[in-house]
Amino acid sequence: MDKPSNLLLKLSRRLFDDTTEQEKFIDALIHPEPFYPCILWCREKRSLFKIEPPLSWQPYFVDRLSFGEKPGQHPLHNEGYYYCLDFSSVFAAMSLSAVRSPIHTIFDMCAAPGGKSIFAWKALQPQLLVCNEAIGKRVGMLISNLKRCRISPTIVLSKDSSELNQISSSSQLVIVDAPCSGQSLLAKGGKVPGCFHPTTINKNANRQKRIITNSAQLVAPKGYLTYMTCTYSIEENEQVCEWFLNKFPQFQAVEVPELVEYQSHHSSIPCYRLFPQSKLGAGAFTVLFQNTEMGEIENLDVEVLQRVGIRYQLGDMNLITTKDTKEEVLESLLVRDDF
Ligand SMILES: C[S@@+](CC[C@H](N)C(=O)[O-])C[C@H]1O[C@@H](n2cnc3c(N)ncnc32)[C@H](O)[C@@H]1O
Repeated sequence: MDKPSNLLLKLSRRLFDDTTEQEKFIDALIHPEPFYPCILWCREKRSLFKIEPPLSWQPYFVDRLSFGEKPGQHPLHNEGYYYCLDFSSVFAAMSLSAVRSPIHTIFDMCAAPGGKSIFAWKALQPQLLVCNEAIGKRVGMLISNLKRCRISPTIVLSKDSSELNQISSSSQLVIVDAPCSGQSLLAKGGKVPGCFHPTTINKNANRQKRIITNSAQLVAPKGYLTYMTCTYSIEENEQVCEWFLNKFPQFQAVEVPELVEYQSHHSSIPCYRLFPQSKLGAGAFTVLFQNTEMGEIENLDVEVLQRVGIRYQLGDMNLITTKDTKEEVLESLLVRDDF
């Protein structure tokens, strides 16, 4: 792309008051440049690659690698030592750094290929991770990644979010990494026809509202819901959050201290954006909500999951109990303190 479309110009003016920032944003999309490769260590870290200095908020289990490193080709990749993901995904998943309760069950509503699930599993060490992927043909790669990285105990489902209402409000964390118009793919050199068109954006925003509504039903009392996208449009990000808080007043947005410098200027609620001109990643939006309702946490009944239709299961399901036994607060779990 050599010239920005009128729709892209319009979006840049809505996103940034400052003309220099508008130009930098447009330039990042029409002249994409590579971002550092990034890996998430699922097992103990090894010195295999040349790495870039970590950012202050970068989790200890994430490395940004120098240009030229090809982690996907190393034999330890096949052995599941690490998972390759975009740094934008790390940014989005950092909303989990503000999760303060012990987490028994994590439910990832839009899980394939698995990056946020694996991040959450590593960061929060739940007793059960349930990964759902609505699109059948994407389930294979999700299972293959979970298997390769030995993420356990895990259950994989493949249902539309509307079919999960038999499951009680039993997850302390629900992740909604929503399908979106995918505008940030342009910053990675991809082609996404129509991604700035209002029809595309509205269609996605409506789907996001439907998915987040169905997901809210699964959140346990005092539990969390994180919402994220890899797109820039305000309708799919801040406006979905504002709509959600209006519809579900029992939820409140939680501040994420690690991301405070990335606060979105398009909402007064704490929500965070990474833009491609930062050179860190193609772009992401993230927010963390907490359910303020009190009450008993219902058991996530594995038999209900079986009725829904388990596609894959790894690990000892006997480990799954109703009671939270972890006393410790997960303070500073994510951010390394050794540099
Ligand atoms: C942004 S991607 C998720 C990426 C994943 N969380 C990760 O970190 O690897 C969004 C996912 O939502 C799925 N999806 C598409 N339509 C959906 C729907 N109606 N309900 C739920 N998920 C849907 C897509 O197939 C895609 O896998």
